[in-house]
Amino acid sequence: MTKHGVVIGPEDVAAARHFSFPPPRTAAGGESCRKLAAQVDLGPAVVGSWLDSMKASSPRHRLMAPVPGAADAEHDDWMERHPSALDRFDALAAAAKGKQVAVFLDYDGTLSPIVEDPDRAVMTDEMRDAVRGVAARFPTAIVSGRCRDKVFSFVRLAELYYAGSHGMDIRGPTADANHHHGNGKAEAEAEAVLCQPASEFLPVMQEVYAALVAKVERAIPGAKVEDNKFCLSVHFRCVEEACWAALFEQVRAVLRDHPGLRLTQGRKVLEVRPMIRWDKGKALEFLLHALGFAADADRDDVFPIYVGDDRTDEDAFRVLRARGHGAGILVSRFPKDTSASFTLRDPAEVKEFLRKLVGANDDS
Ligand SMILES: O=P(O)(O)OC[C@H]1O[C@H](O[C@H]2O[C@H](CO)[C@@H](O)[C@H](O)[C@H]2O)[C@H](O)[C@@H](O)[C@@H]1O
Repeated sequence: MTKHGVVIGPEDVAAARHFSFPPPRTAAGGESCRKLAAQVDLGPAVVGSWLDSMKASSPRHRLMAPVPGAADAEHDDWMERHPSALDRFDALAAAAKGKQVAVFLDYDGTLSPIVEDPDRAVMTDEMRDAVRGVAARFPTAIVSGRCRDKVFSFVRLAELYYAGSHGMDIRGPTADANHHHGNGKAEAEAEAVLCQPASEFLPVMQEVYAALVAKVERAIPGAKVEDNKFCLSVHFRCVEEACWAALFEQVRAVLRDHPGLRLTQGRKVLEVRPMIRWDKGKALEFLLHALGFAADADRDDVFPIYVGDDRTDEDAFRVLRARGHGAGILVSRFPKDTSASFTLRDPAEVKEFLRKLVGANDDS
């Protein structure tokens, strides 16, 4: 059994739901949100800082520069510190030469563009081909906040490793499991699960999911609660900004009864997670270990490449930075604080990068 707040290492190893989306927006949304907000009493400073952060998440447009040209200068400076992985591809390939490359890919915003309806964030066939090509040459994993089954239903490549629920549900390639039938298949499936450090939280996550659907999804127009098994996503991309404070406060009100859970934030989404020391960085270390590339910082014959677009991917970028080898690649066209070394602008550039990786391997 795992315990709250305990570091869980590899030695502790032990369905997506579908919704109608988006719910109709009502003209009375703002008024009902104010009433909801009045029912919970949070300090204005707490709400204010979360709201600022919610507003800053997932900018669609470059913010207006206070001084003409300042935004360009800021962007140029950022690009100098985090150059394009395409522009620097040759240097990157030279650094990886002779080493075992392993590839880790986030899903939303990395392999598929951000869209309003999370159930429609499909991956193109071209991107699937690019990922398939990479996986045929290097150990490859998808590391996602999504529940593992859901992300698998989008990617549909059995030869990959999948780390769903922000790394709290890790499974190895299932190509062999698919050849089993009956009980043998169930056993093979069970064997393929490598790590579920938050399994004891499953009942509480289901309870909180039901509460969030009742108090947030049904109460706030446009809100959507997604069951990601070991974590829950409360989407506010389709919620009017006037209702964001009410949404946040309702989420906090639900969490007040569950001190073992914590709240984090992604792109126009609040995420409820078990309070354990496990994140995409730990998942990356676990996978490196499972692949036989011990997560030993001295080991420099392995070259992990991690590509992601979200705050949650920063934990993995930090692991790579601390190891001092490999490459963290942030997908963003806007300057952001990041521990990644390189950048790519969008999923189209990610696809180009993956294809180049395949080409470079075949040429060498
Ligand atoms: O770790 P990831 O694979 O990037 O998953 C993080 C969250 O991604 C999804 O939400 C985001 O993408 C949606 C579809 O483009 C978008 O509508 C939403 O606003 C984004 O936050 C997913 O739905 C979440 O469950 C994941 O946690």
